[in-house]
Amino acid sequence: MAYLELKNIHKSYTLNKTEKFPVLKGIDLKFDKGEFVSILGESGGGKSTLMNIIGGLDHDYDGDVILDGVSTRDFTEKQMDAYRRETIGFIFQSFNLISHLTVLDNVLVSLDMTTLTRAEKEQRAKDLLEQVGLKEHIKKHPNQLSGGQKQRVAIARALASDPEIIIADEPTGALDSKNTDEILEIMEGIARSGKLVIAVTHSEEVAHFGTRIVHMSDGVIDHDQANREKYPAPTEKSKRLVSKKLGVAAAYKNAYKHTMYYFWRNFLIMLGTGIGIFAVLLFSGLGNGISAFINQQINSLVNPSSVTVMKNTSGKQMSQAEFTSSIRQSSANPAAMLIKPSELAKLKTLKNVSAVQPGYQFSQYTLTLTGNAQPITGSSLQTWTKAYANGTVKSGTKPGKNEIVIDKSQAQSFLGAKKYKQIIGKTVSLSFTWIDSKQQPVVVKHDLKVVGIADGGQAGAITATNYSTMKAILKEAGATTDASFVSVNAKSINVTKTVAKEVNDLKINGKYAFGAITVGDILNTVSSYVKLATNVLAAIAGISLVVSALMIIVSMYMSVSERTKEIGVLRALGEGKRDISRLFTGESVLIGLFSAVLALVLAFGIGGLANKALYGLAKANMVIITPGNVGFAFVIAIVISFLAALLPARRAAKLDPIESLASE
Ligand SMILES: Nc1ncnc2c1ncn2[C@@H]1O[C@H](COP(=O)(O)OP(=O)(O)OP(=O)(O)O)[C@@H](O)[C@H]1O
Repeated sequence: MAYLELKNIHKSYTLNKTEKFPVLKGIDLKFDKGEFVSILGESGGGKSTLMNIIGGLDHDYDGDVILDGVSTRDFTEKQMDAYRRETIGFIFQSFNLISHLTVLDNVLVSLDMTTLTRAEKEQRAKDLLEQVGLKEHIKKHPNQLSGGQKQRVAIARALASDPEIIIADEPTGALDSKNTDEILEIMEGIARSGKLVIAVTHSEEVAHFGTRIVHMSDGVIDHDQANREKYPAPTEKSKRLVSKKLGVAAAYKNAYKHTMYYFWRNFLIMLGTGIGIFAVLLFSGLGNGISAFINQQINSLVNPSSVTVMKNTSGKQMSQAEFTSSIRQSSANPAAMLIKPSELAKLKTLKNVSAVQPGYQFSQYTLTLTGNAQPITGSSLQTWTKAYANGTVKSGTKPGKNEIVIDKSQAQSFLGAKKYKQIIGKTVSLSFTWIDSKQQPVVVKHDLKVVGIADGGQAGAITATNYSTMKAILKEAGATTDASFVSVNAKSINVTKTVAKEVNDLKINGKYAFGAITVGDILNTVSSYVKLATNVLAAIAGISLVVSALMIIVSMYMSVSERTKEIGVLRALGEGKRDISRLFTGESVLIGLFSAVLALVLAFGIGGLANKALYGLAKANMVIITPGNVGFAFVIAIVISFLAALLPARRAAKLDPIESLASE
């Protein structure tokens, strides 16, 4: 039984979709191990077509190729990959080395598809390169070699996976006579070692070097003659290498090598993508920074364990948002917001409450400094409660009987930016309009001594008297003395939320009587606005990521075109479609990862500089990049780069190996 048998092979190319152009018209050939067969024939006679069929690159033919008694006719695509990987070694006229890989790595590409260990692969590659006389050149790239040297690398690569058949398509076509002789001798050595060598040639001289000459004409074999005895096939089965599919790690490693070889070209894409991710990171970091700053500001003004209680004017259970909006609308009807002493008493019965302090709040008032013609108006006059954090009063003391604390901004309006502290000890006249028990308007007016200056900053001016003073003033003016809000203190910060819930759930005469506002609620509202604003900015910055994705798509498509030949070579060596696809997705994901690193370096660098520059203004870091942001940068980079590579990678995987090899 012959080792390799071609049975009645017919092959036609289809032109213009309908017209058939027959090239092989019934080829029957038998080959044995130890033969060095030269195939001769006129140009265009179908020699390369036949070699592609034997080599497993072309499966679209009639007839059968039988290997060691096994028909390959019904092999699946994966079986054909394995056939090329295990059985066939290719040598091409134009060498087809992979230019971005070193000589050693070119040979290792084939060995990556074997079960050898890393060290064994390297050793085998070095041994093969030594056999073909290239020991000194293993670190060079193909463009640093002569033609003869290139063909030796190609031979070492073809032998690497220890295939039984070596197919050479005009292996000496591009070489001078000296190199031709040397390469032919190497090939003869391969046949002598018991392998089957089939070489296409135009040269009679080359043809006579082999053990047998087959001549093709007009799609059939018209001559088949032995030159000399074939070499004996090895009697005992030599230990063969075990081949396997290219692993994911090996595919990504190859992608890494290509990325690094063309690093500076890829760097531009990395920079573009990196800047996009950086912009998103910066805005997110800014959002974090501003939220943290506002948190800190509000917490320094408001006691976190205090709950502000106001009247629930609807009597129904309300969500926090509904309640907040009902308060906003309450200025139209202040009487509805008043809390009677009997209602106040109910709040005192709640379980986790340590203190209940009624308070007043007026939305319009005027302050006049004695001897100063210009009065000022304010929008929030309150009574002092435990809700104010310690340290709210920046200069002076908290308000006592007939005393008032005013805001720094107001003091500055009266006395100017420099001398504003001199307001302490001076008397101001406070006046506003309130209602009496019959809901008729009443003008309330009283002189008070300024004892402290508070600083509400961005959160709004703080102006406050104490509760009993305000109650007395109201009484004196004939206005109602019912509280307009109540400050309830939780027994500890941990139960603040529970207290708020108890307040919200409290029913008087079957109606929900109160609504609670905690610092947490205020912070949530403010933070949600800040988050919204920064997320919108981050999303706008995110648009640039779409541009980055397009950039990656374009560059990957270009890369596929540039590497078409390499794709053909890899397929000939036995790589499958998926391995080819990974070459491109792997490279793109690497670009993405580098971009994320670049973005983080930029974000921490520029964010750090911005923090330094702005620290003087706010005494807080304005850009805070969290571990979550860092994770986000990597995830988004990987997702974008992977998705962007899908189409180009698909196209690369679908390329026809024969056409790819034929590409220039
Ligand atoms: N993909 C293709 N589509 C259509 N025709 C093709 C295709 N590939 C090859 N042919 C034609 O098939 C014929 C045989 O081509 P092939 O390359 O096998 O010849 P060859 O004997 O190797 O030629 P040469 O010695 O010049 O390399 C040629 O006429 C060629 O034009």
